[in-house]
Amino acid sequence: MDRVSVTFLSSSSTAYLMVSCFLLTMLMLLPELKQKVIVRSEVLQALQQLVTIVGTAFGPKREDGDDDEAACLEKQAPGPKNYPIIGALKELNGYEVPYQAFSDFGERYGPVTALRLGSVNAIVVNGIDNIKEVLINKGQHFDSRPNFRRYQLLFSGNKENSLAFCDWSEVQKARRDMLVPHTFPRNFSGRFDELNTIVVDEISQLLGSVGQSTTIAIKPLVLAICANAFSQYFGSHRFEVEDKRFQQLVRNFDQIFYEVNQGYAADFLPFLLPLHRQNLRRMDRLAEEIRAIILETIIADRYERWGEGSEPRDYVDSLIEHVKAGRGPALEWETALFALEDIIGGHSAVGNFLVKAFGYIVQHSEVQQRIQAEADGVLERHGRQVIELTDRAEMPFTEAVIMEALRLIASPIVPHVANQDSQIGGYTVAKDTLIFLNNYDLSMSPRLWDAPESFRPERFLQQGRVVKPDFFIPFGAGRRSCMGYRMTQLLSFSIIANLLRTYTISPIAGQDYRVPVGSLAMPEQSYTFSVSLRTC
Ligand code: HEM
Repeated sequence: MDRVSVTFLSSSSTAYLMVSCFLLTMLMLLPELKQKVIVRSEVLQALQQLVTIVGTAFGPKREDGDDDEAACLEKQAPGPKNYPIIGALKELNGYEVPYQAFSDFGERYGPVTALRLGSVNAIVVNGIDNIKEVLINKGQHFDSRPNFRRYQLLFSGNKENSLAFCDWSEVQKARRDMLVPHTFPRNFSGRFDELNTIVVDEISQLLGSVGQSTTIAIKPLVLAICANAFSQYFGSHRFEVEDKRFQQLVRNFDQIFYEVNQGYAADFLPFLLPLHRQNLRRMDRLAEEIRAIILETIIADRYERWGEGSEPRDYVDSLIEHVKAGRGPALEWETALFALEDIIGGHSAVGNFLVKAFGYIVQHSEVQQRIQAEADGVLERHGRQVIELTDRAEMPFTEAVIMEALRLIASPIVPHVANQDSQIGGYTVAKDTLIFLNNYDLSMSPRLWDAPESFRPERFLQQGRVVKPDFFIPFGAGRRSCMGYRMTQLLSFSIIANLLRTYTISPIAGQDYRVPVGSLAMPEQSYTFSVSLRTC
């Protein structure tokens, strides 16, 4: 028997503590447990891991007097009490959105709060100045991402395959640089015009299949528009909407998007991971199916056919060219394919966001009327039938609606991780500490916004222009900032404006249109609207 197990068995009070903690953890996690089928051998594994964790927590301490002395000189951030095994996880209990707990920490302990979540040391950062210190001023100290086992499993056993969950590296820098011309097309550039044509055509085709007065499920409609727009723009491939492979691609991406947007206690209590194994296997299968469809349709024989001196015409070409020309830093074709999947999968983010935005719009008929009036004005002035991306500047209210929906949804910034010892707000932060940046507070604090719970797009308007306060950062900031925010703004604008210039959407009696907050993801079954063709 090893030392850890002996320590565990020889101490009855430790055993008692362990059992209590285990029960407490299980109670906290009832909602998670309810959905899972527990396989006996997996429970055994979980218990073994628990024994190891308890042994580590109660085993003899390291001889580190020198380190302790140094630690006394450092300024440690205050925080809630940490219990064995669960740490301060129970502090997150009872909130609709965990980030609301982080705002309460700010009130109780100050803007920088230290706590342990299960086995993970974490810091919660409140306030725009401290958040900017992490994202911008000391961006290079905090550019890693969490090393949750779940992320490893979701990306073929290696989170470095993922654009959003990898740590910072030269490869990540190259992947970001390669994306910029594609995901941030400049106004009036060739790519901008191309995106405009693709989106407008896609909307027209899909709206053409909607009747004059009917009901529509909004999620499949907007996901299909976004998926085909992304596939054409990044990969020059349009799917027939009836194509079973297309439908599977959209469904699989959406399910994975939902999964990566969930937070699980198992991320902090790895011994619970076996409870998720079945689901993770399912995700793995969905990802494999996505890869097969993309290889068969978007890629086909493009990799083999690529010749030296060819001019890249889309993002797929840029990736192939980088790999084949052996540009530094070296990128394996396999890694490039993951980047492509991540970017094509970005359509799920836009689609899910739009479902929520339409959820707000359908509840506020006056907002819908103002968007329609703005669209009608533009079409009349330009003598056109469709809204173009260049019309954004003339439709500030519609832009403000998008901002207000982003604010209210308050989706979190992907957590960062300290890659070295550093400080935030004058407090010591050890290497490998997980950093939560509370942008929920920045979006929802009554100190920053009047009536923050209300949907009021005009709060983003000043003298007919869209004005965004500096502390409003729904897409993060700095070297790990969102690579898709311009695509989100452009597609959301085009889809909202063109759909509402054609149709009026209304709620169906008895349906629940409350919009879930704190995450971008919507469940598969979401809103159904009544739609009627506009006559003017
Ligand atoms: C409403 C839609 C979206 C929201 C609210 C959103 C928000 C965010 C946020 C908060 C981050 C983390 C920023 C940070 O850590 O500082 C992020 C990262 C990222 N987003 Fe988005 N995003 C959206 C749509 C998209 C789309 C459409 C794409 C792809 C075209 C995309 C691609 C990425 C990537 C690749 C990263 C990781 C960047 C990195 O870690 O280096 N996002 N996003």
